[in-house]
Parts: sequence; C-alpha cells; structure tokens
Amino acid sequence: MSSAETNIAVVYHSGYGHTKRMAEAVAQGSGAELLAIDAEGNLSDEQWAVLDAADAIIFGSPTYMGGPSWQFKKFADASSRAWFEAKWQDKLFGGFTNSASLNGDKLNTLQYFVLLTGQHGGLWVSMALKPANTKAAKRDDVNRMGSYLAPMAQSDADANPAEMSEGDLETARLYGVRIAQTAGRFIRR
Ligand SMILES: Cc1cc2nc3c(=O)[nH]c(=O)nc-3n(C[C@H](O)[C@H](O)[C@H](O)COP(=O)(O)O)c2cc1C
Repeated sequence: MSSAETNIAVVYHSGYGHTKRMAEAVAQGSGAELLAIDAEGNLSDEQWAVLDAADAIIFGSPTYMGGPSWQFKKFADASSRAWFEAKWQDKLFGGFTNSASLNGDKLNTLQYFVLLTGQHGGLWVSMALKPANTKAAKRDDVNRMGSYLAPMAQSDADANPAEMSEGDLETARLYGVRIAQTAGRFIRR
C-alpha cells in the first residue's frame, strides 16, 4: 500500500541483485509494495492478489540476451490469467531495466514492457527526465542513459550491486515519484 489514495506494486526479477536495487529505488520513490519473481519465475497467490488490487504496476527485469529474463517472461505469460478477465485494464504501468553494456539492447526490454501493458489495456507512464548528454555529464547524473520510456541502469559486468551508479538509482527513485504523482491524478475512487 503506497498511500491512503493509491496502491502501487513493483513486480521484478533479478538474478544477481542489481535489478533488485533498482526495484528498491523505484519503491522508495513511489511507496510501492515490492514483489520479487523467484528464481523459478513464480509469484505466490498473495502476490498475484496484490497486483490485481493495484492502481499501478511497475515491471522490472534485467536485460538478458537482449530482452527480459525468462523468469520475467514466465510471469508475463502467467499474467494471461488476469488478461482473460481484463483485471489489469485501465491500470497505470511502468517499468525499468538494467544490464552490463551501455546499450546492451535494454530498449528492447522496455519496449516489451510497453507491449505487455498494451496487451492488458493499461496506460504507460513515461519518464519525463531530461538526458545527461553534455560534455560535463558524469556517471552519477540522473538519466545518464538518455532513456525516455523508463529508467535504464548500467552495471559493469564485474561489479557487485553495491557499486551501481547512484545516478541510475536516483533516476529510478524519481520515476517512482512520477508514477505515484500520476496515480494520484488519474486514480479516482
Ligand atoms: C544470461 C545473461 C544474459 C545477459 N545478456 C545481456 C545483454 O543482452 N545485454 C547486456 O548489456 N547485459 C547482459 N547481461 C548482463 C546483465 O544484464 C547484468 O549482469 C545485470 O546487471 C544483471 O542484473 P541482475 O543482477 O539483476 O540479474 C546478461 C547476463 C546474463 C546472466
């Protein structure tokens, strides 16, 4: 439960803890409940119920081989149960991803999240943060990855989660704030 007015859920998979840090930053900004997809690609019945009751759902996955992890895709396929009954229609949606390379085909993962949103009849929330792309830009700047759809993080392949860019994590936190603010404007009880 994010606040008295809106329920926001972050549902994510993270194989090695980097995407988990992004999920925590998004939750910090949005007040969302964190739902971790397990190593087998599963959620509990209680976690599915949280998603069904949410006003906004935020998807998170590392980019593996140019797309979401198989665990996230298993979750997405299982969301067909909600699709059959249009349970997620008209909810707000967002997402985020993390990978080792600067590009690393992260955009494909975010675009998959947008498609999944469309399949459920949901409304995607973009990022609305200007890119840090001048000569003065630094690793810890907000939106150094220059994404518009949603947050991207870049974590060096030999770095542990504690070494992630603070700018990437702040980008994720600010996106969480935006989703909470958007939910406050769009969700009417
Ligand atoms: C199976 C696999 C595939 C990967 N594919 C990509 C990729 O396509 N692009 C990329 O930049 N990094 C790729 N990586 C690196 C991960 O995205 C990176 O290590 C990321 O920080 C892992 O996030 P996690 O700790 O949340 O699992 C891959 C890693 C694995 C294990």
